[in-house]
Order: sequence, then structure tokens, then C-alpha cells
Amino acid sequence: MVLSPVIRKLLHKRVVLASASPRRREILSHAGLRFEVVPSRFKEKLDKASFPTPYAYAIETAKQKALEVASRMHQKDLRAPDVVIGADTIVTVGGLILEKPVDKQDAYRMLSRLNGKEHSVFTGVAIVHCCTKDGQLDTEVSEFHEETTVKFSELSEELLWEYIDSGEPMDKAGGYGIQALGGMLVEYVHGDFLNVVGFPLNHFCKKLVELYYPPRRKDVQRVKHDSIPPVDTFENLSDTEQGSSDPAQGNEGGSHRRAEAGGDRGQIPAGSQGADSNGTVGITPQFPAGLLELIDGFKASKALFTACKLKVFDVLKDEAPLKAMDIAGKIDASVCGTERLLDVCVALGLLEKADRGYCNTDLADLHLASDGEYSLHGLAMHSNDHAWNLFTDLELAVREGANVAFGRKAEHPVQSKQTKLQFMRAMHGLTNLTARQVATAFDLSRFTSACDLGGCTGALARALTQQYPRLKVTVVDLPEVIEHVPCFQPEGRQTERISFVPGDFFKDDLPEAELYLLSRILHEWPDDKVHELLSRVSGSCKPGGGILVAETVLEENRAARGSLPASLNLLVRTQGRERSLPEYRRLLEQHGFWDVRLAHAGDRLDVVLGTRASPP
Ligand SMILES: Cc1cn([C@H]2C[C@H](O)[C@@H](COP(=O)(O)OP(=O)(O)OP(=O)(O)O)O2)c(=O)[nH]c1=O
Repeated sequence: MVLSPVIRKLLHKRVVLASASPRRREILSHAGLRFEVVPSRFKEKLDKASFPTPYAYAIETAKQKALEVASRMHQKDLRAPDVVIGADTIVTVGGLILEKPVDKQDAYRMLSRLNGKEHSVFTGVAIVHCCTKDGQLDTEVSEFHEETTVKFSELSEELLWEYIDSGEPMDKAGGYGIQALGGMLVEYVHGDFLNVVGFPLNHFCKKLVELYYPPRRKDVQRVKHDSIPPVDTFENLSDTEQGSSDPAQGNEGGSHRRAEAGGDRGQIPAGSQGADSNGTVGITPQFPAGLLELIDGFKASKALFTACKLKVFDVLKDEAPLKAMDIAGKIDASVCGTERLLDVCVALGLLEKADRGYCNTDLADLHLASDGEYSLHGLAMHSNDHAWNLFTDLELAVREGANVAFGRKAEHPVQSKQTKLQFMRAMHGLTNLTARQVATAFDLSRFTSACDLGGCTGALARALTQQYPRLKVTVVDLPEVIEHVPCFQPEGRQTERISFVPGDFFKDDLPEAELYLLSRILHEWPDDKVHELLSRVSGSCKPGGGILVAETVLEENRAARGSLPASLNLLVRTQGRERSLPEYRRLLEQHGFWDVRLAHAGDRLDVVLGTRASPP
């Protein structure tokens, strides 16, 4: 849904977020903005002393981040995006600028400075409009900053270290994340909360209004620029697509006139009024663009799946730019059909089109070509060939309240032979993208052996052994899964500290280990099976050992949108469900795991760690 027409203005542009911050991505995508993410390679090393204020430093860093991405994309594609957004968040206390801690000691120094005191969080934002003139990149930069005051409670050393050991501080300015565990350290916040999290959305919208709808003289009194205009003012703005600079589309009298009959184009969309045979004037509601986007959403997914299936992104990864005719030849498809599909992919931000032909965007190169560590091609193919069919049963599954497809079409996602490898590819790509975050969500260095139950291709095991040099990991999965594991071993990187054991974790003895891992396993099963599995793990785990569960943990107010499709997926596919932290805590405690803690491991994944208590 796009509430703000000013955000909608950007929907037709190619927008790039020059940031690796998952928080910024989340804030902007929840606001309905469509954009690509191209993290900036700009080294944040400007000389702080040369700036008159801390926010001038943050703004300049944001600007350099965005400009680096604009010029890199321009060099690569000979065409820059329309808009590049850069941001930089810093914390200031007692005249010092704090950025992200480099290690735990650094995090401790930062948090000790903030302890019991008020500090400021500044985010500098740069909005860079790009165009290409005679092959040269031309940019126009708009910038602003936002300040929020945050006060920390008095915190004990023990609490500070517990927080540091959670791993949360490491990628955050000032060494804390107010949106997660760090929220517990905070006594009060004055100002924009999202500014602390990394992106001042409210100020951003105001800036866009300023840029896209410069006030007409007549409007100066009407549009208050010290606040985001109320929604119906936005609607008015969106209705005059060419902006308010056209005095012919005058709009006198204020937004309350919207309900009045009359020929004021600034208030009511053109063509929205008409007299019926009785001469009564009706008003057509505003065009529901967001809703139509939802209705059409399946077409976009299917276009992506089809382009993946036809290996369009592989072809263009090998050779680009290519004309539609050449691509059609390589994928053995009709020219007219290929051209339409390619143009849709351009509109979806997956491809770029220039005079010399089509190219992949960075996003497609990285995630939609079938090779590469972070490829989601397998997931797209699994969604196309398997999930797509299951979702046709959604209505029935909702009516019955359970996975009607479960008994009818498949016993388990990896059971059908032709989908087995595809499912493994899907899980492999997805796990590669999140494994490091899962491995570092908690400090696991105290463990020397781990057992990953249902560990599939060993992607998580690899991230764990890379992170913890003393750790050995045994991956247990069904024999028909383990049989295909060699297809997924990255060349030359197989580590001797990982072993694969074929077995069924519901039936066979579990290998001995200090830490048991269950990544995206428990949500597949109903409570009785979860109890059965946890009781087996609990029986094998020695006191002081651990259990680490990686799942999307349901939480109020958090990324609900991201987890919704997943919860329906479970409804149509398995008998399982997503669970909340209290539910996981209860389940683990019932099986003798205490000190159950939660950490976030990215946009859609959380990690729950419990410690095995001594039997009474
Ligand atoms: C204070 C605070 C910061 N942060 C985050 C926001 C930013 O992501 C990060 C500050 O570092 P930044 O350098 O601003 O951003 P980044 O390195 O994460 O991403 P990029 O440079 O690619 O844009 O700290 C929180 O998530 N919560 C908080 O409470």
C-alpha cells in the first residue's frame, strides 16, 4: 500500500537505495517505495574535525555513499538510475561522534559513554537525482538531516556485557539497536524513532514534497511545510501530476473543498466527476493504484519465474547487452513473446534496457542467475513449479484450517523425487543469504561441537565453521538429501570440520553434540511433532549444552508483512506454523532448556538460544 502520493511519484522512477542497512530497506519498503538495493562502497573515513557540526559530517557521508553508487552504476550500465538515496546515522555524546563499533571492547566503550545519559542520533540523507547528458553523468543533490534525542537508563556492567554478547551492537551506530534488545536500555526518546533506526521517513517525505511539488504562491498559506501535509492534501498533490507549477490547475480554497461539487481539477482527479441523468454530480474515488498492484502481483511473480525458467538472467550474465531477437534465439522462444517478457522485467527493475539492448540489473546478476553463492534462482523455480500449485488450494486450506494439500499432493516438501533437488537449491540459496547472521546472532564460541538437524546442504554449518575456528559440525538429514550434497559443495572450500550423516531425526539416534541447531525446521511441524523432536534433542544434549532455533518469530509490530506469505505457505504446504517467542520459550522450557533468548538475524529470520539445565 502506498499512503503517500509523494512516494507514488517515485514508483515510475528507477530508485536505488545506496545502503546495506536492512533497517533502511525495511523502513522504505514498508512505506511502499519500490527500489533496488546497491550497497555503497564509499569508505566512511572523512575527517570529522573538518566539519563544523556532526550532522554536516553525516550529510557529507550520506552524499558520498549515494554518489559512489550513482557513478558506479553509470559506468557499468552507461545509464544511471533516476534517483539514488544515501543515508548515514551517527550518535553523538559529549562532543564525540560514535559510529559502528569495530569490536566488543569498542562497543563496551561506546555503551559506557551513553550509560545513564542523553545523547543525539543524527541521520544525514542525500537524495541524488541523476541524468545522463552526452554520456556523462549529471547529478543534482538534495540533502537534509534529522536529530533525535535518546536517554539511556543507568545500566550495570553485567547488563552491558550481556547486551554486547548478544551480538546486536556490532552493525549499529553507537553500538545499540533501539528497535530490538537495545530498546530495553532506553528511558526515553524525543523525536523521530525511525531516525534512530537509520532513516527519518517523515522528513524524507517532506523533502520529496518540497522537491516534487514546489509551493505555488497561492498554496503557500495552505500547505504547511513544518509537517507532512494531511493525507487529503497529498491526494490533491498527486492529482496534478505535472506538479503545482501550472497555475492553470489552480487550487484555491483549501482541501475541505474536495467534497464540494465544482470544476476544481486540483481537488478532484480529472474525469472523476460526472452528472447523472438527474443532474446529480457524483465523485469517483481516487484511483486505487496500490490495490491494483496487489491484484496484479501474481503476474509480476509469474513473469519473474518465467524469466528464471527460460534462463534469461543466465544468458545476460554471460553476455550483455543483447537485443530481444538474440535473447529469443538463445532461450528458444518467440521474438515477440521474449520482447514483452523482457520489457516487463525492465519495469520490475530486474533488467535494464538501453539502445544496445538488455542487461541484468545488479540484483538479477546476484540473485536471479542460476549460479553464485547468493542465487535465489532455485527458490524462484521451487515457487514456480511447486508452491504456485499449492497456493491454488489456499481457499480450501483456509476453509479447512489445515494443509489440505499435505495429504493429497506431497507428504513432505522433499519427498517427491523431482522436487527434491529443486527444494534443496531453494533452501541453499536462502540459507546462504542468512547463515552468517544466524551464526553471529549469539556468541557461540563456547561450543566445540554442533549438530545441525535437517541441515540440508550444510550452508549453515559452513558459516558456523568459518565463524568459530574450534567448532565441528555434524549435519543430519534424510539419506535422499545427503546423497545430493556434493552438488552444493563450493570448490576448494569444503571444510574438514563438517560431516554429513544420513538419518531421520525422528527415528535415528542423534549424534552427540554440545549445541543442537534447528534452522527452519520446527515451523514445518505441528506441536506434537515439535515436542517429540525437542524431547529427543533434550535427551541427547548434556547440561550446559545449547539449542539454537532459527525461525521467523512472530512478534507484535515487527515485519509482520514479511512473515505473512510464509505463514500462508505453511498453511497450504505443511501442518506446521510460525510461533511467537513466548511459544518457543514454553516449548524449550518444557524440554529442559532455560535462559531462552532471542536475537534478530535479518529481515525475516530470528534466532532463539536456550541452555540445557541439569536434570532435577
Ligand atoms: C542507533 C541505531 C543505529 N542503527 C543502525 C542504522 C544504520 O544501519 C547503522 C549506522 O551505520 P550507517 O553507516 O549509517 O549504515 P550501514 O553501515 O548500516 O549501511 P550503509 O552504510 O550501507 O548505508 O546503525 C540501528 O539499527 N538502530 C539504532 O538504534
